[in-house]
Amino acid sequence: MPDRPHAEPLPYAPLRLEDYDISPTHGFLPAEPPLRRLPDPYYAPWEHIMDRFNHYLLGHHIRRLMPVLGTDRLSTQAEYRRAFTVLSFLAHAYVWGRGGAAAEPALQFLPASIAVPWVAVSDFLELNPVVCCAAVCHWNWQVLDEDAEDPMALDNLGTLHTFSGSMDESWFYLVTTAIEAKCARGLTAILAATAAAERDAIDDVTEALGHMAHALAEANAILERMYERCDPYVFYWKIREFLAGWENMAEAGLPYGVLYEGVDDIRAFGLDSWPALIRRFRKYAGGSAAQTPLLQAFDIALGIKHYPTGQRGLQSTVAEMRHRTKAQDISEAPPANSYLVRMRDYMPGGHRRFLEDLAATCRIREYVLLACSDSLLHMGGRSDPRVRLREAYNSCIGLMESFRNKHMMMVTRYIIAPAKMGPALPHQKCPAAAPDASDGTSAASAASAAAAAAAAAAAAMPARECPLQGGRMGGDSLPADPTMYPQTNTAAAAAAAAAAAAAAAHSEADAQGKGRLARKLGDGSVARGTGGTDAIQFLKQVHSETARSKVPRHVV
Ligand code: HEM
Repeated sequence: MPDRPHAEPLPYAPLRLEDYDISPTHGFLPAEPPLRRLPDPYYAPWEHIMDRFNHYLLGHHIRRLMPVLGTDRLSTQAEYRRAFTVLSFLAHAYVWGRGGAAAEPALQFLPASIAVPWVAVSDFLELNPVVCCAAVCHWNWQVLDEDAEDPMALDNLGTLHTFSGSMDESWFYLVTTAIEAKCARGLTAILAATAAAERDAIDDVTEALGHMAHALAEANAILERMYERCDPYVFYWKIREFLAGWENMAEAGLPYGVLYEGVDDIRAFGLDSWPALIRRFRKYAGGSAAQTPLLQAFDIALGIKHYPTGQRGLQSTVAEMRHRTKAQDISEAPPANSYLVRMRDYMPGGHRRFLEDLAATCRIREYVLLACSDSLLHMGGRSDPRVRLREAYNSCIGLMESFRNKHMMMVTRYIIAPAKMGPALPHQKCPAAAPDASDGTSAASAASAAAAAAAAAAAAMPARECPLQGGRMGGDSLPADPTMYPQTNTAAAAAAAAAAAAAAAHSEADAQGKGRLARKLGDGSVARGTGGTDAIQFLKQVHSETARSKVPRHVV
């Protein structure tokens, strides 16, 4: 092993995926398909609602049909996961599934019948009681043809539940599910590369990096398929709202978050102690694929560091590692991106611990940097194992960069563009995807490039078909029809919210509840992810930190 920048090598013990509830074949998905129902008939009332979930949501029944059930009859991990998914759907339908014609605002009080079992199940699984990637993507799938050559291929998967009942929503979840399944071998490769680096087995590190690259290439290919079956209009106006959490949601009618009745005792509070009561409201970010441990595992494995948003941090080069060694500040961990760290609270406990333990044991990037350091050895041609090592490592970085580039364009098309266009628009045509700018030179402006490409595609479309040309067919030129999609009709929604605010007892909360997560954004407004980030600023930084992690030809 090349010299470490640390005075003493850290003790190394190989990690085993099974110890973290990770499957060698399915990665962060369970190895067996998730339960379709809870076996104990005691839970029939929940399952009965789930059998007719979309009908009940459509008919505004979810707010009325809530039995109170305990969790002591759940026994296996699979049952707890099923319960978590069921309760997540019920809870978010309850809070966001407004009564007829946008007449009701989001609800700030979650009844004990949902809150009590949901918190108990969440405690067991060690994650926050709010919808998350695990609930809708990891524990919400089925295999269509079990004899298929690749049972976990995207086209062979179905969802168990959706909020909207649309194929678009199923596809949105299943793209993530299929990526998780395909990358399972990448996790095994990460552990193999880590162990090989410890043994100083350079060819084995290179080979394992090759397997990691293979997994990442598959993830890239699957990600691109999002456009096939998920319409940006449907995503933005029909699906996304249900995935919202209750943090930074004042504009959507939840200024304090949500109060979990029966869990966070409110009996002691009268109306005169409203300030004390609102401190008991819970605030959680909404569901986002940022909650998958997968990308964080690859970041850790490759030593890609993410710094607080708005800060440009050091990516360790050999010189920097040495400088920091001299400065004796290596024990001080660099500041991390707090959003990404916080997203770990939305992952099951085992997966979160895997990331922590991987970070404590994985030294692949250091190994590559030190092996390729000029001061140690002069790099030869392709026959030089260090050249192949660097290439294999950089190819992984390039694929991570490409994934983030594609993802950023996706966010532009699925969030930024619909938010700018407004709801009263036809959604038959999407602008062509912008080319992948992952060569590292134009990546930093990927989002604006995507927006420009979208605008160019829009300009080329006939006026009547073009959803992007606001002057002719755009949101501003079409009067909003209050009878159509009242949930997302800004005029109707604003009127309904104003009426609700006037009628409500807690005037401050309701006065702010005039907007929606899905709404048209004016110029200069920031588009936020369901996780609450300033989406593009955050994603641009994460992308450029990835691009900067490549190991240059001459390491000094
Ligand atoms: C229509 C598709 C998608 C949209 C609109 C979207 C949107 C977003 C947004 C807005 C963020 C910023 C964090 C937040 O506030 O939520 C984010 C982060 C993230 N998303 Fe997505 N996402 C999509 C699909 C996916 C898929 C399929 C994956 C893959 C598993 C994924 C993985 C991630 C990751 C890992 C992050 C954290 C940032 C990073 O590590 O690069 N997303 N996404």
